[in-house]
Amino acid sequence: NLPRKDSNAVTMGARENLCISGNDESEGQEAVRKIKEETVNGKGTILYAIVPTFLHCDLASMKSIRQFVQQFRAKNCPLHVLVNNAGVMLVPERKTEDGFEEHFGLNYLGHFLLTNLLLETLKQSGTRSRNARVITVSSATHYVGRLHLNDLQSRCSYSPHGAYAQSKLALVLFTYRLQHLMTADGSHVTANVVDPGVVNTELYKNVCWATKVVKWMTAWLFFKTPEEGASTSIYAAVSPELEGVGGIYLYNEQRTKSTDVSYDEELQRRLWTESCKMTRISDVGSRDL
Ligand SMILES: NC(=O)c1ccc[n+]([C@@H]2O[C@H](COP(=O)([O-])OP(=O)(O)OC[C@H]3O[C@@H](n4cnc5c(N)ncnc54)[C@H](O)[C@@H]3O)[C@@H](O)[C@H]2O)c1
Repeated sequence: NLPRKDSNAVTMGARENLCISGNDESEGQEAVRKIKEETVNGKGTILYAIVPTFLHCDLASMKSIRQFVQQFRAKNCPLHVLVNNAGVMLVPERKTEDGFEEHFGLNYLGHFLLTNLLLETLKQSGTRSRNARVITVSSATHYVGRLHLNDLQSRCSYSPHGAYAQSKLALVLFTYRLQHLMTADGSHVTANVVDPGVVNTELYKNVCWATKVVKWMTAWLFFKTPEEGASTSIYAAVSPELEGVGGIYLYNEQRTKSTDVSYDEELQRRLWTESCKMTRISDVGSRDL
């Protein structure tokens, strides 16, 4: 539910900027067009003071992530909510531009680097009464995930399911570590992780044909629509109940327990340190080693 603004408020400058980013320019511009359409009525009156823009960012490329952050920072906008949503599932064994296994590199390391590069902006934007929020989209698949700290790139043995599950478990560990660091730092930034449920989207384009047939026949019954799938992320991003609340896993807008191993603080710390090395950033958490 977007806050409805009257047109005076809009002309007075009470606008919220919404930056949509992704590696698919046409998909992003289409999202911008739809949001503009929904925020303006038939007479051209602005109903919601949202200004959407699209900025290119390929999460499978550290160079692209760095360029995106530079462009974003150049706008001099505050950043109150960052939603780490992008993902791929069950892709064949292949590497990102930087040589990382694609699930781990894109789903996890891409968001790890993006969040870290935006951390100063988030810290500057959050206040005691309005914390900046980092929302990261994981999956119930993380419950079957195993983190192979000695083989994060799945070089020893590759399975698309295993690689996807590992990337989603890494995102949960990352969120809890980030919250720990933000609390230790006294920053007004919270980090939460979300499971959207089973949603009828393009994510399933790499599943086998038999699964595609089953999905096609049962999606109307068992799958959420993309709008329903987005609801927990939106809840985490804007709900007043979650003001100042961080380090939780949410499913169906409810606080839920993630897998036991995700609460292992030593594992969270080791993954963070390893991720800093892989993305070549300084380890903000190294002080409490
Ligand atoms: N659909 C489900 O049932 C389900 C279940 C659990 C978790 N999830 C998670 O929800 C999130 C959204 O997935 P979805 O279901 O909407 O799938 P989707 O395929 O419709 O959306 C994935 C998005 O990621 C973007 N993306 C892919 N590669 C990218 C790259 N290199 N750089 C930048 N952006 C890139 C795509 O453009 C797309 O917008 C994912 O993280 C996924 O793992 C989905």
